[in-house]
Amino acid sequence: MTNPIVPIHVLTGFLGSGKTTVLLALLERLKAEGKRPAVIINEFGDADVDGLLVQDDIPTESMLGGCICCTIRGDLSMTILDLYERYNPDILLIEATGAAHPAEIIEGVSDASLLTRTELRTIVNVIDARMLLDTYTQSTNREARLYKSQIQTAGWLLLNKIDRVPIESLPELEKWIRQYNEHAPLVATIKGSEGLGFMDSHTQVNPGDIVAQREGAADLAMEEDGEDSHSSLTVKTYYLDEPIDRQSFQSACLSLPHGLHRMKGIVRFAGEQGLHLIQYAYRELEMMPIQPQKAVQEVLVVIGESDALSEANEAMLEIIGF
Ligand SMILES: Nc1nc2c(ncn2[C@@H]2O[C@H](COP(=O)(O)OP(=O)(O)OP(=O)(O)O)[C@@H](O)[C@H]2O)c(=O)[nH]1
Repeated sequence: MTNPIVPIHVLTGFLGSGKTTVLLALLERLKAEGKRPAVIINEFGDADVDGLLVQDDIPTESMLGGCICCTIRGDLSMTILDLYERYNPDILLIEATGAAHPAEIIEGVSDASLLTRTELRTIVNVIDARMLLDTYTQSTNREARLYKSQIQTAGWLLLNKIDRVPIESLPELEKWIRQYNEHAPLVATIKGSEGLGFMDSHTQVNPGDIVAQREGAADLAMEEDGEDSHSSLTVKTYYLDEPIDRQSFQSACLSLPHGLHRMKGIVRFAGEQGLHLIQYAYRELEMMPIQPQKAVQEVLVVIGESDALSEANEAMLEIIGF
């Protein structure tokens, strides 16, 4: 008997927009339905922070240190095949990095070696409503070009973090999004609590559309300065040997440069028990106690424009005690 074709759903969205949060909500739902999902998480940095949040009984592959849309694209189809053969999942969820161009990922997912085994069902784009509200008028900046191309390629749009914007701004945001994607269902949500209905979709992504989308996305990504919209993003990883001071960390986070888009990691605070998960996304800091089931390296990963990372480096070194 041949195995049924495994549907693939890809989560895209700018750095910190809420992809992992939506992924975890999806996994809860799938678990409740008795499904056997497998997960691929692609991290721009070389520390596996998101992978730690996925429950141990879910087969998860973390692809670190590059973007599956470019530097490690060739590895994607092999990783999918490996998960397919080892775990026989009935659904596969892929979380792209926040800097990924979805059209390039589609190519990896549609590799000939996967044709009889998997089927790309949905590209879901998670949009940070707060960030969009603050930046949608600056349509020429690089980040805006990247998230326009992500919106354009999506088959399902989640306008996330609506708790962070005034309710009356939603129609204006939706109107802006509709300029780039008229047809995909658009659902406003908080922490991915709504709008997971794409899981029930039975429509396969049409490879013919991909080419057109890819050209459109490339135009947006390369327009004006001729530079790829994520070529300026840099990642830096700080490995921590000692606990850090909570107060100085919090106050340093308040004055991080604007171009530092994302920080995440696992730290131990001086004088306190246990570990904390650090999430800094679009100027909002979250620190959550965690109890990982395996040994973890204490680490802080920062992602942003290279000049912002250089600017923040001194503050970061001070925090970690160098
Ligand atoms: N206020 C608010 N915060 C949210 C919401 N969804 C996610 N967050 C927070 O936003 C931060 C980033 O969320 P993630 O789910 O890790 O974002 P991501 O897109 O996976 O991040 P990267 O993989 O680094 O690009 C975390 O602190 C989340 O708790 C939301 O709807 N409202």
